Amino acid sequence: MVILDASKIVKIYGKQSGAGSTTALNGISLTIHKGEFIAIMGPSGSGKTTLLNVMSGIDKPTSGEVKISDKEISEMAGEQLALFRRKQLGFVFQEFNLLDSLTVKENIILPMILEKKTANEMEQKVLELARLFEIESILHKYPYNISGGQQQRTAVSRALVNEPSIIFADEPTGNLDSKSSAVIMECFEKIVQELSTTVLLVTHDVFAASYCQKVIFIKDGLIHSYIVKKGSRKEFLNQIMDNLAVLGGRTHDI
Ligand SMILES: Nc1ncnc2c1ncn2[C@@H]1O[C@H](COP(=O)(O)OP(=O)(O)OP(=O)(O)O)[C@@H](O)[C@H]1O
Repeated sequence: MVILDASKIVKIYGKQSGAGSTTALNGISLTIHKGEFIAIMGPSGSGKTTLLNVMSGIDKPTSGEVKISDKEISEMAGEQLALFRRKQLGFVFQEFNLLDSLTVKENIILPMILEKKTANEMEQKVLELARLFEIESILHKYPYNISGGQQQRTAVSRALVNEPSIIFADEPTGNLDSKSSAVIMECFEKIVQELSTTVLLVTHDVFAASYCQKVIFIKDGLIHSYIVKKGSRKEFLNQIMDNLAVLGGRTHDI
């Protein structure tokens, strides 16, 4: 089942042409199916974050269209887009983006309050996710009293509460040490395998990308190539390194 269909996406920042304009995406087409676990990699400035932002409705393409669950989001604006994003999409960011004045539990519950879920539904969902991600013992703590890895597991739980069609993650391991990065990537692996969630992440982190099933490499605003995991994670990691070396440009890990 197709979850996301992006067709001929062009994104030009600044004026449409000439000096002062930057073509960040040059006509990218991409189809994502339910349950896929995909990383987008590429040199600095190749258009990764722009692609994620356009596909998730954070930004509008200059031309081309993005459909999620058959709804054209590139045409949506205002309240309609906000509602669609809240119901259908989950977001995880490098900086965790938790509210410091709320406990872990309240942070996770927040999107469900906006959806007017019952107290019982909210309680059940929080406990289910807290168990899955092993954060039951910190539900009553505040974000500044827990580790970065625990904050990111809270953010992943929050992204999942409304059972989104797809989770977008921009550098989800960017602020984590290698041990916490492994735990977060195992969390994503778990939700793909156990809940059939679809996860798309942008990363410079070869180790994080090696957990995914597919890595798409972009360069100069176009898809350059992609690889699919066939053997072990370690073999896939080496394959990713080889592809990045071919891609050239400045990445943060090679
Ligand atoms: N708001 C903006 N206004 C103008 N140009 C922008 C804007 N955002 C990004 N760009 C340019 O668009 C191109 C693609 O940027 P983007 O951030 O998508 O790349 P990236 O692959 O995510 O880079 P990085 O790995 O360094 O985060 C770059 O040349 C960048 O300078």
